[in-house]
Amino acid sequence: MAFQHITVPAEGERITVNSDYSLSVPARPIIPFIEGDGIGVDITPVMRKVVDAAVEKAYGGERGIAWMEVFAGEKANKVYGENTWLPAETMEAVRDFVVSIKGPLTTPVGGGIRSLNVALRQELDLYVCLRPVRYFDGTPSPVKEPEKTDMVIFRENSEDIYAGIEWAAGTPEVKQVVDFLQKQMGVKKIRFPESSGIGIKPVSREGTRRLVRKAIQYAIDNNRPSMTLVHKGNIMKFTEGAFKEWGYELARDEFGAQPLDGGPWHVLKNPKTGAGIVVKDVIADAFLQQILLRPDEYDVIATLNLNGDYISDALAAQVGGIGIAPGANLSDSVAMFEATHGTAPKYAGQDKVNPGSLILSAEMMLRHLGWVEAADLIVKGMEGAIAAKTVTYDFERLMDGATLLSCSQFGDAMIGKM
Ligand SMILES: NC(=O)C1=CN([C@@H]2O[C@H](COP(=O)(O)OP(=O)(O)OC[C@H]3O[C@@H](n4cnc5c(N)ncnc54)[C@H](OP(=O)(O)O)[C@@H]3O)[C@@H](O)[C@H]2O)C=CC1
Ligand SMILES: O=C(O)CCC(=O)C(=O)O
Ligand SMILES: [Mg+2]
Repeated sequence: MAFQHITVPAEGERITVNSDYSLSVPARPIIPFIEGDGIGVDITPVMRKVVDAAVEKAYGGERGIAWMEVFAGEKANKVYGENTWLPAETMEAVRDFVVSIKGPLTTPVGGGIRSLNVALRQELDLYVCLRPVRYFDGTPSPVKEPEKTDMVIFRENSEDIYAGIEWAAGTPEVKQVVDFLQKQMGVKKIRFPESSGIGIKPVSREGTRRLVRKAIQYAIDNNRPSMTLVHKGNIMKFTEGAFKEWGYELARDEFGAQPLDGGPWHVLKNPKTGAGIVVKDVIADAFLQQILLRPDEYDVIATLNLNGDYISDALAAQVGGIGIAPGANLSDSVAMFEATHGTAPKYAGQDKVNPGSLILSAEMMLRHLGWVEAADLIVKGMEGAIAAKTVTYDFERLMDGATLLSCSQFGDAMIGKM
């Protein structure tokens, strides 16, 4: 494969996908990485160093990652020339090499380019945004019992208001849309039709079913007691409300769920353990107060794209903040790992921020490859560094008697605790 600016490491090999979607992982898999904008320059090298150390310690040179830099965002503009934000060969590489990891990418508010993060997810059809939220002992938290927060978010990653179907106020296009809605669809409720922007929220049965299927399967595989559909279906009946109905329908159709006490909640039997898994739903605003008051009642969460975005940061805050909030974007075959947080531009290039989110995203990636020993070492390193109170600014400012470390020093502290 001839790339213009991507150098394929000679010593590495490609990961391949088998017909049952399992992976064949060579001893030196080539992993594409996007450095990321803003703090990407700080956290990405630290992530690579910690991962390399964990792999070396676990497998003593028998395995190793062949990192391959691919470009997106501001760095792509530097490498490929102005106004190249997501080069075609970057898309090709992350698709063909199957498993990749990325730093955060900037999206301007209002005008300017649309989100490159969303574009990557949509174009690769990475329809699951998987964001586990767990507590590490000793992490400063604003809640009294942070250890009770242990949830895994399945955020729909390909539809909803995130599809980017919108028209700006005052344009001929929005006038056409408003005219269509008023004249052909009989819509009378646009309060200020002359000065409205309009956005469209597609939510499908197919998209809902494939997400909820993954969430229930995760609950089965990980012996979790419940799966909750979080929605705003009382207001947005045919999108969020339909998501709830289609979610229950999928649980019945494919997992044999039965209504519990006449419904709407259901229960299904975990085929691996025989235990019951409750399938329930909650309206999103109520959910946001209950996760603070009774977090232990929630476990696996399936929700639409925008709700999932808000819930990710809110839940991350309960267990210490988005400095240690990892994630993965998944299709049935391709996987791209990334932190929950963004580019935190005010800290860019200062070697200051917490690299924990990206490192824990890499921990998920190692587990995805089946390299559990190396993944376990990363968790051990994180637990050890936090327990020793050797932490970055975000934790240090909330911890008594902590030692303030830079981003790179925190990576070294983790390696020291493996
Ligand atoms: N997937 C992606 O690539 C994402 C990209 N973005 C993009 O990032 C840009 C900035 O977004 P913004 O809304 O400011 O959100 P950010 O997540 O970038 O930052 C918000 C705040 O979170 C804290 N924070 C973020 N990362 C870390 C870290 N690694 N360690 C410690 N604290 C951290 C900081 O808090 P404090 O000020 O308290 O220190 C920071 O000011 C936007 O262009 C946005 O579109 C946003 C989210 C995801
Ligand atoms: O794409 C962006 O800039 C923001 C995305 C985001 O906030 C998220 O995925 O959590
Ligand atoms: Mg977000």
